[in-house]
Amino acid sequence: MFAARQASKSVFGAVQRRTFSATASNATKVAVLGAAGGIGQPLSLLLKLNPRVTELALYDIKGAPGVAADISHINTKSTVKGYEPSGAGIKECLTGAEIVLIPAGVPRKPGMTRDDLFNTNASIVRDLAKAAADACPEANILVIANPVNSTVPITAEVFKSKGVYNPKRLFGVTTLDVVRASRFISQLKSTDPATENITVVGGHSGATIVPLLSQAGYTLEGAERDEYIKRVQFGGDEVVQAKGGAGSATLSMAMAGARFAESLLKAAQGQSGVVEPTYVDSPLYKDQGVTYFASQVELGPNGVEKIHPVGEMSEFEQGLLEVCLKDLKSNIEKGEKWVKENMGN
Ligand SMILES: NC(=O)C1=CN([C@@H]2O[C@H](COP(=O)(O)OP(=O)(O)OC[C@H]3O[C@@H](n4cnc5c(N)ncnc54)[C@H](O)[C@@H]3O)[C@@H](O)[C@H]2O)C=CC1
Ligand SMILES: O=C([O-])CC(=O)C(=O)O
Repeated sequence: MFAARQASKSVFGAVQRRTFSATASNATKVAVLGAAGGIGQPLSLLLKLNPRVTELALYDIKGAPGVAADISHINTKSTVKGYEPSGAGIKECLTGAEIVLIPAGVPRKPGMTRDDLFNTNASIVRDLAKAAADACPEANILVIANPVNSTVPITAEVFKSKGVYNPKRLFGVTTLDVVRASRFISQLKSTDPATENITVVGGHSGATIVPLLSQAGYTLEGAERDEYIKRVQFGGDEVVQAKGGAGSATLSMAMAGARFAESLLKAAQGQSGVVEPTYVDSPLYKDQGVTYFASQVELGPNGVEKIHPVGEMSEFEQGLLEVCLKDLKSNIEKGEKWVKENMGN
């Protein structure tokens, strides 16, 4: 009863607009890599509260068994196990996983761009992608580690090198941009944030984040418009500065990651019409050399079901998109070039 009620209500409120009749009876293993970190811990907590998850596998280079022991006392049915590099390690953590979330990697400090994380996080994501390609090649891979614009192409190249790449199963998590865009417009318009769902397209850094307010029927002008766009594009910086060197968004990101995982699970368990914005291998701007792009994506049992076109845009939004595509292309090429030269063994 508890599970059925939770499943139809959704932890994330109005985001889930359709009713859902399936129960959480399917066995579903979800793995979190980087589970002891700022995002990893609250994300694991939210997944433990999700009745669709039956097995939670938590991996980190340090601290995951402690996080797992703590979370495992929560009185929901799923089992929880923590893994470290020694012992059973990452292979056992990943084997049988249907969803793998990757928040492993260093966060920004004030003054840094997401691209400044590239040198450290590229190799972390590459190595975790290799482990996933070996242990659970058919899992849905959800990349959170920044710079997402580049770490997703890196993951794709690793899967391709092992002959197991399925573009329908690889997602850059850009949900936080939509969460922010929706919250910030609700503050300006005094609306209920739970009823806002602003489409955000492009990628996940600065000018590559393109909110399409016009599609929600909103028109902002002048300074108000510029401030709104800047706040959505640089919402991450707002948190980085407020945390003063102690990291970047963790709690709101955990919510966004859990929302995306929940949407994938709902779609996998048979619900139709589940649409989330996400950064995927996309045909939309391939003719301009932009091979990955975030737009509204319908999810299904096989992962990506349908990539929706970007749709109508104002002239101003069209201008934002042009800047986005230029940056995105170079972020993608950087990731692909690096991983081809640094594939390792
Ligand atoms: N996609 C998005 O919207 C967002 C992405 N991020 C990104 O998420 C990443 C993580 O952020 P936080 O959790 O705040 O950082 P954190 O430093 O608090 O946690 C990262 C965790 O990853 C672990 N780790 C490092 N290397 C590992 C490896 N090889 N295998 C397994 N675990 C490993 C660390 O031990 C640590 O526990 C950062 O790159 C950050 O920029 C942050 C917010 C939003
Ligand atoms: O800003 C950062 O570095 C973390 C992030 O991606 C976000 O909060 O959107």
